Amino acid sequence: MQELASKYDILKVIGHGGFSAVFKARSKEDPEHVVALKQLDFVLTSETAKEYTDFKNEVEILKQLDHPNIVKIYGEYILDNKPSLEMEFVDGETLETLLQRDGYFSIEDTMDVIAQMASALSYCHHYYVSGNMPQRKGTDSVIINRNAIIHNDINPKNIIRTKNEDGLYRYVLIDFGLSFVDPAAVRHSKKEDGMAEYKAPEKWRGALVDTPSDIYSLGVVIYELLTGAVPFPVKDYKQTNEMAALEEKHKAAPVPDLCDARMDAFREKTSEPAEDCDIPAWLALLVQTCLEKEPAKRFKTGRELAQFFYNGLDGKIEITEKEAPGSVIDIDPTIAEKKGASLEVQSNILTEAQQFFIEKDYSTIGRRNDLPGAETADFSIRTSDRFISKNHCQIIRRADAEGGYTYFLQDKMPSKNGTFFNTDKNTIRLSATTEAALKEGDYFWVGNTKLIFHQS
Ligand SMILES: Nc1ncnc2c1ncn2[C@@H]1O[C@H](COP(=O)(O)OP(=O)(O)OP(=O)(O)O)[C@@H](O)[C@H]1O
Repeated sequence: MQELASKYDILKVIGHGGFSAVFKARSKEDPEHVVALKQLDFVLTSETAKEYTDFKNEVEILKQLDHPNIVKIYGEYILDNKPSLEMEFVDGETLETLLQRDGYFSIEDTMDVIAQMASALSYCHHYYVSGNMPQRKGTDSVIINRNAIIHNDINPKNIIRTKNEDGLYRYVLIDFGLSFVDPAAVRHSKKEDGMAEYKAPEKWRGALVDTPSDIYSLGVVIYELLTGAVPFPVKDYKQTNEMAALEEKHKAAPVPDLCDARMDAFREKTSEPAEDCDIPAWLALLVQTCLEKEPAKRFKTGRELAQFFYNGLDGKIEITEKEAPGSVIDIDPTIAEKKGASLEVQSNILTEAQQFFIEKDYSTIGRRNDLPGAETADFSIRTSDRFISKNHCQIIRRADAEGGYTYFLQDKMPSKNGTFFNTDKNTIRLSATTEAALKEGDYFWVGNTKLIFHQS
């Protein structure tokens, strides 16, 4: 037991919440040693209380962690009869502050956060904890499970952005959900409610918390970075009906469309119409996978998340086909009577199977947009594939000498993501001026969607 004032000079009060105060402090022994000091608002009556010994054991483990994206824990003391953590002082702003200021993040900045947080979680989810450490059960706060370390409290308040000497941003995960900070007595308190929007379905269900619970919470943070709002927001934590609704949503409701939410945020911020959603399909799939209700369907650890992320960046994520290639759903009841050239859309998880008959000299092709007043292509494809523009390419029909027609494919203007003719997607794109003559069986890619041309 020591006096805080005998060990440190307080330079600044960084924050004072319901559970703790955080100070920027300088060690009296070593003035070079500037730290963040977190002092829990809990007066210890005994140094041998089980909660406190568990806390001490957990801090012992956290002290061993050494990763640039995880706050370095230096030690644990009892100062002024209160448990206190001495740690690296991270000079920067939390994601919460940045979101409040900027609304939402660019794709590049979001990817930077994902890469760094996936790395941090990969490290602690695969950290081998040896020895006889506390293994917890149920929904209780838990940082150690099956020899993995779980953060257990990922939210935008607990990620600080700082700048390295090289000018690059470093994101640092702080505030592991230590057992002592969340004893039964303070559950359902402000702290618990504050993280409810980030809380994984299995936590609501009272099931075992494990590494995928961190993945879910990080998924909520990524969703918020991309759209400026969590998928299931709460206005008033004190309203039990709101909390019950929130629980139901986390457990069962579909996640609101990420791209729609981003475009709403864009419109709100700029008062301009959002042209196209800029979230790559693989990134949308990454967020969707993080936010799966069943932990087994999520990335299991930070490492799996990182692997998917880098595969996505390298263009290696194939959007898998939902149905056998070539299956066509006829939605137009008159379709059987129609004749002439047509386009067949092959279904995949983003796009429905569809068929379109070419009945005009110029038929534009693009992504369907149901927003009022939105420009509609002649063939507006039902898809959530954001790599397809609303006005992507067109088919030109020209009368030939025999009284029939020949057909040509042309990219539009050029389109943002290109049209790829008789080739693998994302290989050789059509130039805007090329008119590619079409014959039966020719195919082309718009985004992740394959269209096949049929002469009759
Ligand atoms: N190592 C650190 N370096 C710099 N600032 C920190 C550090 N740890 C915490 N802070 C900042 O101190 C403030 C208070 O932190 P604390 O973790 O107590 O916040 P909280 O989440 O509101 O509290 P609680 O622990 O009750 O959840 C926050 O602004 C946080 O960003």
